[in-house]
Amino acid sequence: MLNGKVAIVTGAAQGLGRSFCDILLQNGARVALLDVNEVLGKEVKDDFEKKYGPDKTQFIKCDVSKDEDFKDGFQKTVEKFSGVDIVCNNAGIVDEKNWEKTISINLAGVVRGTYLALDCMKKENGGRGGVIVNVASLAGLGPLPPAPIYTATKHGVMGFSRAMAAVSELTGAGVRINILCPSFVSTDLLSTFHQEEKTGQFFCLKDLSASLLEKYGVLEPAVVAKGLFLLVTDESKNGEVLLISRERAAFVVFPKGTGELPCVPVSL
Ligand SMILES: NC(=O)C1=CN([C@@H]2O[C@H](COP(=O)(O)OP(=O)(O)OC[C@H]3O[C@@H](n4cnc5c(N)ncnc54)[C@H](O)[C@@H]3O)[C@@H](O)[C@H]2O)C=CC1
Ligand SMILES: CCCCCC(=O)CC\C=C/C=C/C=C/[C@@H](O)[C@@H](O)CCCC(=O)O
Repeated sequence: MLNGKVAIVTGAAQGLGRSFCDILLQNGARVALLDVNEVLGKEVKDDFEKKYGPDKTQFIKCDVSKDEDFKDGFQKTVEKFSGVDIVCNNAGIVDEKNWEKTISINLAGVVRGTYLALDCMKKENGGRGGVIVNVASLAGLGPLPPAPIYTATKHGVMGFSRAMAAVSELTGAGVRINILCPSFVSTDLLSTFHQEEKTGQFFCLKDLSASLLEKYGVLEPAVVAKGLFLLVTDESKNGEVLLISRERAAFVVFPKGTGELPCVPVSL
C-alpha cells in the first residue's frame, strides 16, 4: 500500500516512533529514522535492516529543537530517497522542571517539522504532495494536572495542526495534516509520570497520576501505530483528530464554530 513512498519519523529510536516506523516499513515504505539518541537509532536501523532488507531505512541524528539539525534531516532524506511523502512529528518529552526544553521539543519541534514537511512536499515547490501526522495526546484534549506544561504543548500541537490543515487545504498545498491523540502507552516516557525529577512541583499529584493510569489503562505501541497507518492512508482525512484509548478509537467531533461551544450563559 505504501510501495514507493518515503517517510520521515522523528523520535524513531524507541517507543511509539519505532512502532510507527515498523508499520510503515511493513507496508512497503522507506523510512528515515530521526532521533537525538544516536546509539539507539543505529541499533533500530540495524534491526529494521535485518527484518526488511537493505536500503529501506536511514538513521539520521537529529534534535528537533534545532533548526539546522532538522533541515539537515530532511535534506539527507531527500538525497537518499529522492523525496518525502509522509512525515510523522512524534518526538516528545515530559519535563515539568525544564519546561522551556519541553516546549522547544514538543511544540516548537512539531512546528518546525510541519513547516519543513510542507516546504518539501507541497506541490507549488515541486513536491508530490503527501501527509503529515503530528502526535499530540489525550492531554491535548483535556488537562493532565500532573503535567501542565506537557498539557500546554499538546494543546498547542492540536491548535497549530488543525489550523495548518486548513491553511494547506485553502492554499492547495496538496498535503494532508492530521493529529494522533493516544491515551497512556507502555513506553519509557510513561515512566516519567512517577519521576520527581521530571514532574517537579507536581510530583505531589502522584496519586492522581496513578488513578488516571487506572482509569485510562495502558495501550501497546502497535495499537497506536494502526491509528497512524489509518491517518496516513485514508486520503479523505485532513484536519482530523484520532483519539485512541483502551476503550475506543474515534475521530473527535469539534463544534463547527465558537457559536456551537457548550456554554453556560452569564449576564454581564
Ligand atoms: N507514552 C505515552 O503514554 C504517550 C506518548 N505520547 C506522545 O508520543 C510521542 C512519543 O512518545 P513515546 O514513544 O511514549 O516516548 P519515548 O520516550 O519512548 O520515545 C521518545 C523518542 O523521542 C526521542 N527524542 C526526545 N527528544 C528528542 C529531540 N529533541 N529530537 C529528536 N528526538 C527526540 C527520544 O530519544 C526517544 O527515542 C511523544 O510526543 C509523546 O508525547 C502521547 C500520548 C501517550
Ligand atoms: C506525564 C506523563 C504523560 C504520559 C504521556 C501522555 O500523553 C499520556 C496521556 C494520557 C492520558 C491523559 C489524560 C488526560 C485527561 C484529561 O482530559 C482530563 O480528563 C483529566 C482530568 C482528570 C480525570 O479525567 O479524572
